[in-house]
Amino acid sequence: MPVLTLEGISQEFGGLRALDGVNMVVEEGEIFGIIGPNGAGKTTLFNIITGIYIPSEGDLIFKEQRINRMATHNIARLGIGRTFQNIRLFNKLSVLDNVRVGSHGISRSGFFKSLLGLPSMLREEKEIKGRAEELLELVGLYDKKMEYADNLAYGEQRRLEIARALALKPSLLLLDEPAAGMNSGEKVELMKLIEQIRQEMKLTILLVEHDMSLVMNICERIAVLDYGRKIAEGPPEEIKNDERVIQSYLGVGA
Ligand SMILES: Nc1ncnc2c1ncn2[C@@H]1O[C@H](COP(=O)(O)OP(=O)(O)OP(=O)(O)O)[C@@H](O)[C@H]1O
Repeated sequence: MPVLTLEGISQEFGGLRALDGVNMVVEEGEIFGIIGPNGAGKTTLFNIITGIYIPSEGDLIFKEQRINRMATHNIARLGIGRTFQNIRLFNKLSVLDNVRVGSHGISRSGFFKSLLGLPSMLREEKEIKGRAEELLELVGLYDKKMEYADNLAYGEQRRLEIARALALKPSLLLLDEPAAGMNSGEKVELMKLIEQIRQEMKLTILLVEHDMSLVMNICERIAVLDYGRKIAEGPPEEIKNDERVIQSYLGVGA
C-alpha cells in the first residue's frame, strides 16, 4: 500500500526550477533512498513533503489524504517526522529535554503549559518522560540523558535528532543525510539503528544520503534526482548499473 505519493511535483524559486515534475510512490514499510548531486533538489523535496514549501505544481498524498497546503505542525501530527541536514537541536537543553520537547507536538498540554504543574499535565509529563527515556535507550544515548546536547559528539547528535523525530510517533520518517560527518563505525551503527526502528516501530523511511555504501546497503528502492528531475528509480543493483546515473552522479567505476 502506498504511504506517500508525489504526483508531478515542481518547485520554482524565482527563475530556478528546483524540482521538475517529480513522480514517486513510497510503499508502506520500505526504506526508500533519494540520491543525486549537490543542488539536485533532494532537500527541497523533503521541505515540500513536510509543508515548509507549498509546491508550485503537483499533488502530495499521504495515506490517501492530500497534504499540499497543510501546515508543517499538522503534517507532523499526521505522522510524518524528519531530521535535518544541518542538525537542529536545542544545544542548551539536556539530551532528555530535546526528546521531550519533540513529544509536545502531539501532547495535549504542550511543553510550556506542562510547567504549570496541574495533575493531568503532570501525569502526561511522566508518560512523555518515560517514552523519551525509552527512545534514548533505543538510540544508545540513555547514559547521556542529562548532558547538554551541545556536549555530544557529532554522530551522537545525529542519533539524538532521530530520537526527537521518533517522539512524535511518526509512521513515515524522513532522514536528511543521517550519516553526514560520521566515521565508518558510526555508519555501521546507524544502519543497524535504521533497520531496528523500521522493524520495531513499523516505520516507512525516506532517506536522502550521499554515502553510497549506506544507501546501497539499506534501501530497497532508490530514486535519483538530477537538476530537479527524476532520472532513474529502482532497486540498488539496477541503479548502480544505470548508464544515466553513472554519468550524472556515480561516476565511471562506481
Ligand atoms: N529557499 C530557496 N530559495 C532559492 N533557491 C533555493 C532554495 N532552496 C533551494 N534552492 C535551490 O534549489 C536547488 C536545489 O537545492 P536543494 O537544497 O534541494 O538540493 P540538494 O539536492 O538537497 O543539495 P545538497 O546535496 O547539496 O544538499 C539548488 O539550486 C538550490 O540553490
